[in-house]
Amino acid sequence: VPTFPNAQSTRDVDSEFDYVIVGSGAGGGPLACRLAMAGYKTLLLEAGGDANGNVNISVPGYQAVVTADPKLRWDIFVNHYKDQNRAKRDPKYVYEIGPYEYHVGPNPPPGAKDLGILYPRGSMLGGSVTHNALIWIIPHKQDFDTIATITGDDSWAASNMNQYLNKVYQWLPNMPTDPTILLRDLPLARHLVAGANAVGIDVPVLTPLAKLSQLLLMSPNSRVNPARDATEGYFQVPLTMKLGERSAVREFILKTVADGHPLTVRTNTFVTKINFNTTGSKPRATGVEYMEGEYLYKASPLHRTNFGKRGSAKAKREVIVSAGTFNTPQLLKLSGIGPAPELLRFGIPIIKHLPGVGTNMMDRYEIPVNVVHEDDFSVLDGCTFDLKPHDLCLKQWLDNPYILAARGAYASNGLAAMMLKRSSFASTSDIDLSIFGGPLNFQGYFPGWHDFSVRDHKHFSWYSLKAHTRNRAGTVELRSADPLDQPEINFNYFDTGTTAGGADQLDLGALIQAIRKSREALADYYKFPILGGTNYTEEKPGAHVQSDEAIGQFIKDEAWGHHAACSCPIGEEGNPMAVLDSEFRVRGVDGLRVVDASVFPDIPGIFIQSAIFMVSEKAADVLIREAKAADGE
Ligand SMILES: Cc1cc2nc3c(=O)[nH]c(=O)nc-3n(C[C@H](O)[C@H](O)[C@H](O)COP(=O)(O)OP(=O)(O)OC[C@H]3O[C@@H](n4cnc5c(N)ncnc54)[C@H](O)[C@@H]3O)c2cc1C
Repeated sequence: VPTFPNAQSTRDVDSEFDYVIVGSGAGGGPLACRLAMAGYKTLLLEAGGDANGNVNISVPGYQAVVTADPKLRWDIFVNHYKDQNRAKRDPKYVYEIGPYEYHVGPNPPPGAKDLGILYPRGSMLGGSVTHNALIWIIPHKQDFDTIATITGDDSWAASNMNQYLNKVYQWLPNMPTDPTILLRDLPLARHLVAGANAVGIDVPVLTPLAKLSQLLLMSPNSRVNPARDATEGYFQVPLTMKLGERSAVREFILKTVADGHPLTVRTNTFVTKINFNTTGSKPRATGVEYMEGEYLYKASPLHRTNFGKRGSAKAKREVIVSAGTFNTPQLLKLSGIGPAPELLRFGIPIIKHLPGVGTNMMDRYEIPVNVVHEDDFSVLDGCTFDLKPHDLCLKQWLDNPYILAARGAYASNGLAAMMLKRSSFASTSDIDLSIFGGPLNFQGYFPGWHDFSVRDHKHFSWYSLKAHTRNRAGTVELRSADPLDQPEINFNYFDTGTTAGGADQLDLGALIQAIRKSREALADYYKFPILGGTNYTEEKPGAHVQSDEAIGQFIKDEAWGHHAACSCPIGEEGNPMAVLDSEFRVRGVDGLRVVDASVFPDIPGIFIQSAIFMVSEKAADVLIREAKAADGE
């Protein structure tokens, strides 16, 4: 595991920087690196630790295990529906039965407290990127063209944003699972072949593997196919890894520090407030206040104390908040920027009434079809997913650092191939469904999901992800003025959210089609008996769930998300709900920007990290250009 060079020694440095960035994830990490590489003294403050020496972050096969690591995770609980009786229809609904002790599902013990649905977040160097599922799919052109149209700022046009993808590729490796790892398990290959067949690819019944090998070479990230965004088909799943080891934002930060650029990283540092100078005509952000200490945020299962060592840092040029979709609006509000009535309710002095902070939140919906076989998938033989000496797959992964194919199952996140589809409910000609499959029993997030999903090796699932969702009714509101409390997060799913123009029904309709397509792929498994393997039984939604109405109810009850975005949206001049201008500036104040998943007016693409990385690169460009102009360069 790459290690952070002497994190402690960076602490005793002077406290004035050109830029102070809060949060080292997809938004803050690359930006901090680029500013430092351009010679600006940059301070990156990260609430989580550096994850030094923690193998969980590096092994792609541990993508579920790492989200459960108490040192790295924040347990955020959200409402899919405000009505708790409705929310409790989801078997993943969580109750608190003691400090950081949970009951999942119906029949909680007496005295159990309602919590909601677990929404995993990573708190560590590299943010949620260091514990995500590694899937790397580049955005659709519409994601950026829309921002250009809304704001009139042509620099957001997809044709211009392309340069930022080039910059991301300077530090971000990506590669798919080595096909030979998958093809060794013929019943698994049989499911993957069936997926291709279900999207209309002609797979020869007697020689399916040759065709599958070809298909697994197809990248969904073509930059030469002009119709790529609308291209349906069957593709490999590219992962943010290098030779089977996770490598992304954290590694970029480590390299930038190691190369001697003026980047100071303070981990275990939780920012509690942005400071402003209010003597001028416009408030100006001057720096931040923070507390130093491990696990200070109460969402950390290792939280024990509310008292960290207090400190502050000054920004000569700007403060940039990159704390993520939930924490960025929380920090803005705690610092006096947000809807005035909400701030007044908590006695927070108002710096700027900005009603859009913590509104407009969007997410994707994800839903599985899970089946169970009579036998194990052999690709997982010896994999115990628990970091113990008996985990033979970990041993294989550790013993073969230089040959991807030899690293075995853990050199994959387990999700080997994806169908890309355009549902008949899509709002544009772009595809709006990604359906990916693997030998897992993942049914969404709840405490213990990491263990549940790999407890046996007999399950296979297709997961459908709805891209370009229409619901923008999510909110992030303060629960208290205590910066260590998690905010109140309501997604307001389906009919309780955006319904104009039948938006909720259109999204639901697309997901019903996705479930039917997944079932078609599962049925096609039986067309390829030549590959061996046993019969399966559908567990979720279950064979009895057949009508559109029944499938729709299953989706409304059990869908989940993990790409929350858009809670501090960029918007046009004159739009009172716009939080940012097209150059990431928080409207109505100076010296303060937001750069993370919360900036999007509409949720981008299919998988979100690529769009955030590009935005981070763009923000660096904007800031460096402005700084040079200000310095007369
Ligand atoms: C389980 C999971 C799997 C995912 N899989 C994929 C995938 O396969 N592909 C994909 O494209 N996307 C995936 N995502 C989504 C993607 O990783 C996130 O959307 C992305 O990381 C968000 O970037 P961000 O910069 O907004 O926030 P984050 O990456 O979450 O970073 C925010 C950082 O800010 C820090 N922070 C917060 N508040 C403070 C504070 N007050 N002071 C100091 N620091 C603070 C946090 O500790 C955190 O490190 C996944 C997400 C999850 C949770």
